[in-house]
Amino acid sequence: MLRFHSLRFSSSLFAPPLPLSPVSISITKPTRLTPRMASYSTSSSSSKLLFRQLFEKESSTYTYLLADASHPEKPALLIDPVDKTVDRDLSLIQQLGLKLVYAMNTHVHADHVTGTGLIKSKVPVVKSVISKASGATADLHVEQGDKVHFGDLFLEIRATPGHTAGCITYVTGDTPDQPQPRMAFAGDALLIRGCGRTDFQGGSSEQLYKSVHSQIFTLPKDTLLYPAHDYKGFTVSTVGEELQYNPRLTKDEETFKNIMANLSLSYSKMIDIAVPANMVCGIQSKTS
Ligand SMILES: N[C@@H](CCC(=O)N[C@@H](CSS)C(=O)NCC(=O)O)C(=O)O
Ligand SMILES: [Fe+2]
Repeated sequence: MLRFHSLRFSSSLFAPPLPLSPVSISITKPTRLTPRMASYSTSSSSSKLLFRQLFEKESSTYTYLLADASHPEKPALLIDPVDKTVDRDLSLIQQLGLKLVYAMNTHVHADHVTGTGLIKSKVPVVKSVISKASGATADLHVEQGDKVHFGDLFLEIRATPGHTAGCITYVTGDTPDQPQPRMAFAGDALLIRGCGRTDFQGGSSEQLYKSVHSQIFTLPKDTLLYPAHDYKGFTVSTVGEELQYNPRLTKDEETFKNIMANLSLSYSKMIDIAVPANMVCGIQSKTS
């Protein structure tokens, strides 16, 4: 049985090599799947996902905490942390006895500053993760098909550009020993009964339509959909629900493009501060 209990980086993208850690975390490229697949039947059958959905009310942002609670070291990751709620999130992680290993972003946010930089200042072992296509600085860059492992669990990367050019969706593993039903963290690509705007940051309604239909709507219908924002009080949806009820993405492509061209949303208040900060994964100075 093959088990991975050290950081492994299978691409030169991840230079320079990081120091070995006793925690079972890694990122693998699609071409490196075979050894891990050999261990599916036995390595992870006792893995247990710990999951929390957290909210930042000023920007209506969801942050997600995931951990392998069955692993002795309880490796954990945060998706889309916000600078304003870093202390709350780190305190929760400490109370739950987790070891935070990754602070990941779905994209370069325009409406708030990511908490990634502050987290790294406070917990230096944490590695920031964002897509290569985002053009942002981070410890690790991922792309379509990569897998981010934490303990015996993993998230698969699906490229879902359109809201921004570098948007990605993180999807829980597709093997029987991974959490079922699957969970998709879609950032702003797909919101509950909506989707991310496409009028700035290299947005493209044509690209977003293709991304959602090819990368998200092809997931099993019971896949749980967790967005980066909600402005109406929703917390979670499913692929099946959005396939049936999403008022934008159930339309044909021309109608969708027309809807997106006429949203008339106000310019994001924070964009001039948030985008430059998020291009370097947030505030990097040591604060404590
Ligand atoms: N009023 C807020 C921004 C609201 C907004 O534009 N949200 C974005 C996601 S954050 S980049 C969006 O894509 N919304 C789509 C929609 O249909 O609401 C601010 O000033 O920042
Ligand atoms: Fe966004």
